[in-house]
Amino acid sequence: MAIILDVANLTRSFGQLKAVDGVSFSVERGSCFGLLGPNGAGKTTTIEMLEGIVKPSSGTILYQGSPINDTIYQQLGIQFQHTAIQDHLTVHETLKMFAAFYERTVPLDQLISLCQLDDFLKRDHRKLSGGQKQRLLLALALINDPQLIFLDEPTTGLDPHSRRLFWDLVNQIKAQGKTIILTTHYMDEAEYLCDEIAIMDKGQIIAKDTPDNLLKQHFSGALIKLNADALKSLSGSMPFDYQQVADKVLIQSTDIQQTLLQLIEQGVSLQGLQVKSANLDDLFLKLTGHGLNNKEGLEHV
Ligand SMILES: Nc1ncnc2c1ncn2[C@@H]1O[C@H](COP(=O)(O)OP(=O)(O)OP(=O)(O)O)[C@@H](O)[C@H]1O
Repeated sequence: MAIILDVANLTRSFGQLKAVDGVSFSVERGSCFGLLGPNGAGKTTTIEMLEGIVKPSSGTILYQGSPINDTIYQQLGIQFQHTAIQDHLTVHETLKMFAAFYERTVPLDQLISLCQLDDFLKRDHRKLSGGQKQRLLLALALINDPQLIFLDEPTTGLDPHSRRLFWDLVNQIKAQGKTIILTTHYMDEAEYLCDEIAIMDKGQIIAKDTPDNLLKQHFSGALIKLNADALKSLSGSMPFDYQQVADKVLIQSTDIQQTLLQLIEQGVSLQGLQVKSANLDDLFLKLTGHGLNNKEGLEHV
């Protein structure tokens, strides 16, 4: 498949801080590429460099084989924050105003239908629900018929139904052959939508592959989760490797029955025990020692 975006050794410093520190990746046309990481990992700074909004300190960004320039925004789809829309405008007025910024636009009727905006075209955009607002912002990002679309945490704060609706829309856009770069804090969203993901931490990419391959590379068998308190009743040392993150203990097991028997033999309480398949949340904990929201800290490995 053709590469639409090629990023090499991208770096951006703010004073002493290297917000983005030597990031390289390429994105295939027609795919959804996810950039994941905790607050402050450098995702927004990376995206803003790709959008031509922030200048890199060093590194190269090639869009369709050519370096990006100041007019790149004409070709990109950028989902802005709601605050970027002028007050008092209706949904329809907002669409018309944004259409005027571009040389080439998609017929508005098509966008209105795709993003399901028909029922509230005359409503002040500030009176929309969270899901409706995000669909309007998506329509604005698509208005110039871009091949590459940036969605920065598009479903944060939405209810489960609105998130699902938004995911369906993203898949419809992908089915048109468009490429999407998505940042999200939701691992289920990344697993559902992304063909490839890059996990960022402290300005660097620490893992990059398809969600399936990443899970296969880092986990074998099932994941057993125990309350850390359970270790208090341990007689002797744990008979296998484990990771303790905040109040949880994570054990990988290829033989669940055997592992549980060993835990019982060691006097470990199985109260609150969970057996599950590893997901991207678990991967993130394993790689960084902290959760995506930074609330969980690694205590012991
Ligand atoms: N204009 C700026 N001036 C100084 N520091 C900045 C600036 N922009 C970002 N930073 C710093 O760079 C680091 C990376 O920030 P960035 O917003 O890219 O992270 P992020 O992964 O997008 O986080 P979040 O998930 O919270 O949006 C942070 O420490 C941030 O405080």
